Amino acid sequence: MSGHGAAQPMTARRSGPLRGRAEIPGDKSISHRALILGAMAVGETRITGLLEGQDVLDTAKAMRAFGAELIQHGPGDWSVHGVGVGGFAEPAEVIDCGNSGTGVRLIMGSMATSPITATFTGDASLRKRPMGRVTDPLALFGARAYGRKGGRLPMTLVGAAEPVPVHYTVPVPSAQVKSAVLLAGLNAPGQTVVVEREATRDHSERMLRGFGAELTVEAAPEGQIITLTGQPELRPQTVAVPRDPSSAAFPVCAALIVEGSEILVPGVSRNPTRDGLYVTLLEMGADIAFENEREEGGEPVADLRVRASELKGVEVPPERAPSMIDEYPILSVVAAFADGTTIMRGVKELRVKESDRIDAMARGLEACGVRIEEDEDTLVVHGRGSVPGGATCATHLDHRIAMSFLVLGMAAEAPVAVDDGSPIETSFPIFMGLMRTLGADLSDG
Ligand SMILES: O=C(O)C1=C[C@@H](OP(=O)(O)O)[C@@H](O)[C@H](O)C1
Ligand SMILES: C=C(OP(=O)(O)O)C(=O)O
Repeated sequence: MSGHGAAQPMTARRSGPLRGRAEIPGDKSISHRALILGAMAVGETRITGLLEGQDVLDTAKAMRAFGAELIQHGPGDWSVHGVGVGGFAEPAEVIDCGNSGTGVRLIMGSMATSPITATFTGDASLRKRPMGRVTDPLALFGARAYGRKGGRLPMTLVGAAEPVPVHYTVPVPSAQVKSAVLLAGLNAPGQTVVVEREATRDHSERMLRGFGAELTVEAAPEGQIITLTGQPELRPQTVAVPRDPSSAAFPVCAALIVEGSEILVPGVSRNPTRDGLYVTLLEMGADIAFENEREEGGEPVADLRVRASELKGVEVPPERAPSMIDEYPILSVVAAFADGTTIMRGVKELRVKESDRIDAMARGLEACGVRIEEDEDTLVVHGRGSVPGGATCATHLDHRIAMSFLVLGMAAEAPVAVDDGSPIETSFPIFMGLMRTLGADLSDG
């Protein structure tokens, strides 16, 4: 769990050129899914490259509470002995998902169609986030949720004893909602159909097929139609988790704005449902070469060679948001160092992440001397090629806000501090060490 210990202030100072190789840990989204599907398969799933960030460790603990056996053989190397679809045991303890929206929402989906009851909670950030977006569709399967006002954690979910399959159109672009419905559909007889108006990350679909579920995706005028046949016997798999493009974004963006930098970031996913940041950076004039394109762990990947670049402001279209939803905080930092205005539209989902990310970035950027404008669904950053810095930014238990402002400090004129860097542990535990080996001037305190 994060957010329960003492706050850890951290400071970034203007850094020399960043140089070297940045080996990024495993993808967080894929790591959660590998543990959950491993727990729902019959037999041993072997996972390599698992992200051992706190979010994923909390999901591992939850899978044990539901009866799966998990063994860690070495760093990132895990076995999950699953109990089969419908085989979850009733947990004897409250499931604490820490800081992780993905963890809690996917786990709720995975248990909602079993005749068991579980109570979920999380840290102060997760307890503010809306759960109705998953418990509404889970109710259609026959599950019942009892939570705090506004559908907040702590919340008890009573799984459906006689689940029925569901036809559901996801009302907000959300891979978590889509995935929760698909995972619930696993233990409902017949076909569960999810309609997605805007495509979101497709790791669940890829992995469900990999584990042997029957799943089809069809393009239709109303969006994509995903059809899952319920009650399969999932076959255990060997999952090689690819590196996380959302974590890679931090060294990549740091190298773009710290003068004289050149780094190599191997094996970054080029999955089109995750690569919106990279498309945007190229439009801004970023010098990024995609070398050695290949497939790893079922995902298209490339080695990224990134050199410091003169960047210009751009308009990021709303339809790109799902493919870069977690990357807007770091993009807004890069935009502050670009020449001209960057307009990010269609970003209101950022308001319900670990923090209200539009507000957190807007306040911190202003404190660092950057002019911004915002409304409910838009963030505008007026870039002037350089940033004064010299502020302490509040991170609100949000790892991406913490890392974004530390990257800003590496290129700003005066040092930039964050009030609490401890949430970085949730998704990118080696961030500080890795950035230092590249040449970043980062200190604790
Ligand atoms: O499915 C996932 O693994 C995720 C989906 C996204 O959330 P939403 O589904 O809320 O957009 C993203 O922000 C999160 O970091 C991971
Ligand atoms: C939004 C994020 O994660 P989650 O929703 O899983 O807490 C994120 O990692 O940026």
